[in-house]
Amino acid sequence: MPTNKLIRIGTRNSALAMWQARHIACLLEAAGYSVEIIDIVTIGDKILDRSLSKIGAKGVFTEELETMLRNGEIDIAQHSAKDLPSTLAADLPLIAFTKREAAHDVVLSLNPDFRLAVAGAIVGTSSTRRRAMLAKEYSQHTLVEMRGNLQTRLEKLKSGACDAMILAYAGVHRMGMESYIVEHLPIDTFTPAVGQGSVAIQSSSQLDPALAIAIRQLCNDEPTEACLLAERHLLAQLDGGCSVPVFGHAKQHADGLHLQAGVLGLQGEVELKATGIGTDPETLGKAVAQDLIAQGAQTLLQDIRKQLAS
Ligand SMILES: NCc1[nH]cc(CCC(=O)O)c1CC(=O)O
Repeated sequence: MPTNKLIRIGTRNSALAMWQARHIACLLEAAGYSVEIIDIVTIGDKILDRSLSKIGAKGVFTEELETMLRNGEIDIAQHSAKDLPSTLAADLPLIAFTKREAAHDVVLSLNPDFRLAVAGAIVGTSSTRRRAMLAKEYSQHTLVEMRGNLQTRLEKLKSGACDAMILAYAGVHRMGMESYIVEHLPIDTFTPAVGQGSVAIQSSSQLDPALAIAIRQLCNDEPTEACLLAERHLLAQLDGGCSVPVFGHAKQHADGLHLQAGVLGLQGEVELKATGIGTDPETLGKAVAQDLIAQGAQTLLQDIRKQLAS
């Protein structure tokens, strides 16, 4: 039963984040709640001249919102699930994951005939995962850094900074940029980052528990949640994050959750892969992580972190 209480949603202020915050607001307003969106510029949005892996610290997009959640300045925060660190403070739990958008990556170009499989070109990407996958699958390309919000990146593409760039379909779709998509990359070879395509809602420590339950009922998608929990347990077990080339994607099938995951060397020179099927997300995520660890994932990730830091 909606109370008259206003729900304050904290968010980054990029166009994508604002779209996501409005999406959550719509879900809540449809049930009769009043909603206020409070937007902030995070460190991750301010530092655009360095790649995320160099900024280093986990949670460059989430820390300030967490402080606001703790101070009770906002009731909930919305985050791209992909941008969240694998472990969060216990007093600020995730209470919902929205229904996942198609989770795959896409290639954008002004040239409709551009394909990754053809001759070498300049390809823009900012993620270590995408760089490593490109180096492994399509080593003919020259890779350039592409930071900034999706609009900035599209402007860079238009100004000729690269011939093509790789982004998550989810963000491209939400921003209405589909007309620039020239290729949809398969999940099996270009496996997305953990959490890609879903929006997570993090709760203030001061949120009324009854309201938290109501928000969860309105916004959470259970199949998505099971997948995201499996992926996030995998990442936590590997001590990964969005700045290392770890991939993980779960999907609900008739016989249970299927999880495929792996770790790549920065230049795609090594690839560790593992898959698993299960019903309990935590058990599945940890089992697939253990398989990767048995193959040497922790040593590989330690090397990667050293290389990224230097
Ligand atoms: N790190 C930036 C980021 N965080 C979430 C998305 C896309 C939306 C989503 O995955 O839900 C993007 C852009 C991208 O990787 O292309």
